[in-house]
Amino acid sequence: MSQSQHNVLVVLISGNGSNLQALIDACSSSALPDTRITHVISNRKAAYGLERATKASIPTSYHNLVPYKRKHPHTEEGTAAARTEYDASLAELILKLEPRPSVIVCAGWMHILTPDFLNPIAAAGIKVINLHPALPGEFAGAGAIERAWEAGRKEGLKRTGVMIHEVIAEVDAGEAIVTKEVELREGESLDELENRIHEVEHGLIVEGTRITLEKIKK
Ligand SMILES: Nc1nc2c(c(=O)[nH]1)N[C@@H](CN(C=O)c1ccc(C(=O)N[C@@H](CCC(=O)O)C(=O)O)cc1)CN2
Ligand SMILES: NCC(=O)N[C@@H]1O[C@H](COP(=O)([O-])[O-])[C@@H](O)[C@H]1O
Repeated sequence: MSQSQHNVLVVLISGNGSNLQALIDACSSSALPDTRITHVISNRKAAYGLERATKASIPTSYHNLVPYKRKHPHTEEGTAAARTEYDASLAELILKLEPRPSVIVCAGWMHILTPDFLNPIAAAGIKVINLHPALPGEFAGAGAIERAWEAGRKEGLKRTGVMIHEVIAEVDAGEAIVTKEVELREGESLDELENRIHEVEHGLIVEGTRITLEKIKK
């Protein structure tokens, strides 16, 4: 199959990149056939996921918010202006890539994307999906695993979960593509729960990406 016939992904990361690794591995297997990751972007320089991408010969970019914040006063308006410029610049970076991606996967991407990113990307017909370690309508935002663990200990919550969802302006509120429940176990440590959830994530991010690619082809 020629390169131009492949499904093209761009992956956004901020950290270890274990979910990126799951996608890299899946592209080399029947799990994500005819699919390749053409670029990995991190908002954190020290993200180990950048090393994972380089080891897999995938081009990377480091796109950091600080230089944009330095150009504006440290006020609410200044921060908003910096985020607008940062997000617009991120969209520009992706839209210049050749070939363009059909899907952008947020895989531990710890930056809230504004319409200054989402609108130009949607206008180009590119889907944005996100991995979130919670079920629809629960524990939106950062720190979801710990918040679910606390709810298990203090409120008797019996289960949490993982979802892959479409990214909209409202954080973690986009339509769920695929979800999987994860039981909460009495007396389990946060680390043990995190490890079980990460295992679920590594499978679900591949399944959610595959489903999204299949939807685009229909
Ligand atoms: N517009 C959207 N942007 C993002 C979504 C989304 O659904 N809509 N999902 C997130 C990922 N995410 C949870 O899944 C998430 C990541 C980060 C944060 C957050 O509070 N970030 C802070 C900065 C935190 C940091 O830098 O350590 C922020 O952006 O101010 C909330 C939710 C990806 N983006
Ligand atoms: N709100 C999004 C969120 O909290 N994502 C979390 O970031 C981690 C990234 O791990 P990784 O860098 O090893 O893929 C994931 O495990 C996921 O729980």
